[in-house]
Amino acid sequence: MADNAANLGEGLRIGEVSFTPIQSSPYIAPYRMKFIQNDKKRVWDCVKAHDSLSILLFNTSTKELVIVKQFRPAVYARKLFDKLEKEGTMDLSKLSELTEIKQDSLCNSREGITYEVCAGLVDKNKPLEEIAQSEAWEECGYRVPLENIKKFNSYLSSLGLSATKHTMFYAEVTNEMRVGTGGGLTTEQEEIEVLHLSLGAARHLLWDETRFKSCGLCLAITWFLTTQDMKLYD
Ligand SMILES: O=c1ccn([C@@H]2O[C@H](COP(=O)(O)OP(=O)(O)O[C@H]3O[C@H](CO)[C@@H](O)[C@H](O)[C@H]3O)[C@@H](O)[C@H]2O)c(=O)[nH]1
Ligand SMILES: [Mg+2]
Repeated sequence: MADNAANLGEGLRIGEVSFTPIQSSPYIAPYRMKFIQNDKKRVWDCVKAHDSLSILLFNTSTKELVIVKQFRPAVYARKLFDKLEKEGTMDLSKLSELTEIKQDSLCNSREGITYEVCAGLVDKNKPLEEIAQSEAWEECGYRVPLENIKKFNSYLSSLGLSATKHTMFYAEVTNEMRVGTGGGLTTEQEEIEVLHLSLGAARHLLWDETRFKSCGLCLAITWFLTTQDMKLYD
């Protein structure tokens, strides 16, 4: 891979971290479901969240998979919580009291960096293929014709928490279709790095525990290597 574990997060500065309870959010709504299961009363705490989709791009000009790397607050926060719990400076019930965390108690920003398939929320009333097409442009800089975009799987994720539906798309692209830099929407403060992975690097990334990756990325790479790779080289 072009990047290496040692320079992960270089140039990324995370500071002034604080936590507050959520009053209302355009992204999630926590709720409690009460029900009777086989005559027993049960209660389960859940989160209503948007469905999502991802689009795995394969550049046939360079024979590389195109994926994204970005800072994920929840990934960083879980590392920070682990650290504060170990230091005895926090217990989970007091999360909303963590209004300010000293800069020297913070984790290295690399602890929040993830590798993922180009992905987005389904928060617009548009065909999924069109949302996938927009994400490929905004995040990776590829103008992908709609007819290249093929659905290959879907699943429910975070089953114990939200059961949001994730739909997976695949598209073959060429160098000529890369007419932008990607990087995400500045209006949404996205800062996304585009990575072009050789198939060897993709195979290696699957089992590299020094990098945080989504399950969706592992599934998409595995799908590609077991179903598409052979077709392309036959
Ligand atoms: O609390 C939030 C949540 C979202 N955003 C904004 O909303 C954008 C959402 O970006 P989008 O690319 O549409 O979604 P992703 O964050 O990439 O999430 C996708 O990728 C994740 C990892 O695969 C999946 O978990 C998600 O379900 C899937 O939608 C973010 O960049 C932010 O700009 C915020 O500012 N605050
Ligand atoms: Mg995204």
